[in-house]
Amino acid sequence: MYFGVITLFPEMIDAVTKFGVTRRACENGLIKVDCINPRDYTEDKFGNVDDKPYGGGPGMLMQVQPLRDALRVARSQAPKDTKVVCMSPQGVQLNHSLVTDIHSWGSVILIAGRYEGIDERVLQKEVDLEVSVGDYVLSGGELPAMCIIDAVSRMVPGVLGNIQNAQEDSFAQGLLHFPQYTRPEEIDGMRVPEVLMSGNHEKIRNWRLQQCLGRTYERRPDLLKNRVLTKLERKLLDEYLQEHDF
Ligand SMILES: Nc1nonc1C(=O)N[C@@H]1CC[C@H](O)C1
Repeated sequence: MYFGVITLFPEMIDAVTKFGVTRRACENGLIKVDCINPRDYTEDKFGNVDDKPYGGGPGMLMQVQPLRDALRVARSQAPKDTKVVCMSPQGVQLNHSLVTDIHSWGSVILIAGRYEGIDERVLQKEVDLEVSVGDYVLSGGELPAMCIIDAVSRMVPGVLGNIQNAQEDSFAQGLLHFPQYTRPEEIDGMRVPEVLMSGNHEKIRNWRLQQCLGRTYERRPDLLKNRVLTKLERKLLDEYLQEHDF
């Protein structure tokens, strides 16, 4: 999987290329992350890449020319016809389905804006999709871009120790994840649920599924709205709701 990142702060992207499973993925050649800095391509003699918004208003905007030329370089380094995604609060909400789609592309160029955003003409001419990580405003698109790099990389075979992890990730099943415990069995008067130490794999599987269903019902009922429950799932959820006085 290829990621091209257009960013004024390439050193920020070290957070995914120099740590954890994504670092190992880079070292193993499973993913490649290139950073292209618009400041290296500005024609402004003072090195500026931003200017005031027409029509007035607070802050500055990133100008077309440095972004356009940085994108040209990014496209030349990326596989042919690589799609361009701009991180923006005006974008479609990032979710498991969109992460899966981006993974299926095999490559993506991510624009991480700064200041108040970027000139609309870049969006119109160069960008295939605007993507948002949530309904709030950040200081830059780098953290959102790294969310995409991390989430998409986890889907690349070999990046995670056991492919099952990606498939078991919460949203891969369309449900929230079950609660997890590790040693010791008891601490501060809190015990690990007995079922998890029973060695009965079917009971453990059903308990975990029940917890997924119950948690999703309590915290993200929207995820259950279009889900057709199996007979077992319906039974487990009904039990959970009774036990929790719903
Ligand atoms: N929420 C978000 N999801 O993706 N990106 C954002 C976001 O707030 N971006 C900032 C807006 C102006 C600045 O350029 C960067």
